[in-house]
Amino acid sequence: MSVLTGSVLTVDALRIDAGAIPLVRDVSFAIGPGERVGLIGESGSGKSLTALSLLGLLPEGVRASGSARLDGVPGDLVGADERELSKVRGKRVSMVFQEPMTALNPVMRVGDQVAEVMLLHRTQPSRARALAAAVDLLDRVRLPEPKATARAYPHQLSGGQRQRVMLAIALANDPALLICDEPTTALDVTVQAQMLELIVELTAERDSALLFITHDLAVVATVCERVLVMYGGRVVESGDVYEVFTAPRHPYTDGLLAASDLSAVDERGRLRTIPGVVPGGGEFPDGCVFRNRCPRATDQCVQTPGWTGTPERGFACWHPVGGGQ
Ligand SMILES: Nc1ncnc2c1ncn2[C@@H]1O[C@H](COP(=O)(O)OP(=O)(O)OP(=O)(O)O)[C@@H](O)[C@H]1O
Repeated sequence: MSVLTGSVLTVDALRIDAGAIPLVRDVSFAIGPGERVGLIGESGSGKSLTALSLLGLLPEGVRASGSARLDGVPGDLVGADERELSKVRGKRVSMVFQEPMTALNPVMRVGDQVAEVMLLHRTQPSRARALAAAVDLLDRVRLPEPKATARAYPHQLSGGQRQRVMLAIALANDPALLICDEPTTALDVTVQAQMLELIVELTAERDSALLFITHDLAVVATVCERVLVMYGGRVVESGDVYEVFTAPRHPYTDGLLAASDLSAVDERGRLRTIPGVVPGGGEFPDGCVFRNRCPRATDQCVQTPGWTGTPERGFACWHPVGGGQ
């Protein structure tokens, strides 16, 4: 069991079964405040079920046991009743799914949907204040003309815009933990990069921790600090992204890296796995547009705009080398 003191989320010996069929076994991990953790693994390895169990959203006939504690929530999330879970979902923990159309209400204006989650948890005192806060949030997720967009219905927005609305809903109550399950898979590459930037920026602003499920190792390398690798319903490896991706200990992780075509080195002998990582050093990718936008920059960071990290750990640009648009 790995438990960090002061963790936002502590999962211990989680198991998930569909009747007599074991789907997830002995999953234990912890996430610290504001920490960004990637959850990777092949299709069917149990990533989504692990996430859904934290929100009490497992499918019919699928049951979780073990323990999952979330900071600020008195009881255990595993085994909590619907009444308890509905107080937590959308407030202490939120989730962004791959397909926003299935998560948004098609017959409700998007501004009302953002306002609704604040009214539900009484984080805004009135509908008027919640609507004003919703417009601000739509602006923060960089939707054009947020006042007009607030009055739109989901079908009037593009896929990328709908996903921004989902992010606004998920972050409306400043959750301690945001879970993203393949949030950018359905988006084209440019929109995907903008969405990832927003997720990192807005979670960092709120000090929300992030559990990011993806098949895309490059996304993990650019977004996350730590990674958990699932295989056959278990976590087989975990650790610092740079360490796991450069020196995987488990043969499955090794295979995953090889299969992802990310283990190749570039012309400068650097791993493509972590675009732009320069351990202990700093060098700009040409044309990077993220200058001066690092949301996690601290006094310890060498102020190398567009990069996150510390001199000890090196710097990870969220953008592929030379990938400025
Ligand atoms: N309702 C269900 N009943 C029985 N088995 C299920 C159910 N839902 C999922 N499973 C099984 O549980 C396992 C884990 O599923 P899960 O969706 O968590 O995988 P995943 O790692 O998220 O995969 P993907 O990357 O494809 O989304 C799979 O073998 C899946 O077939």
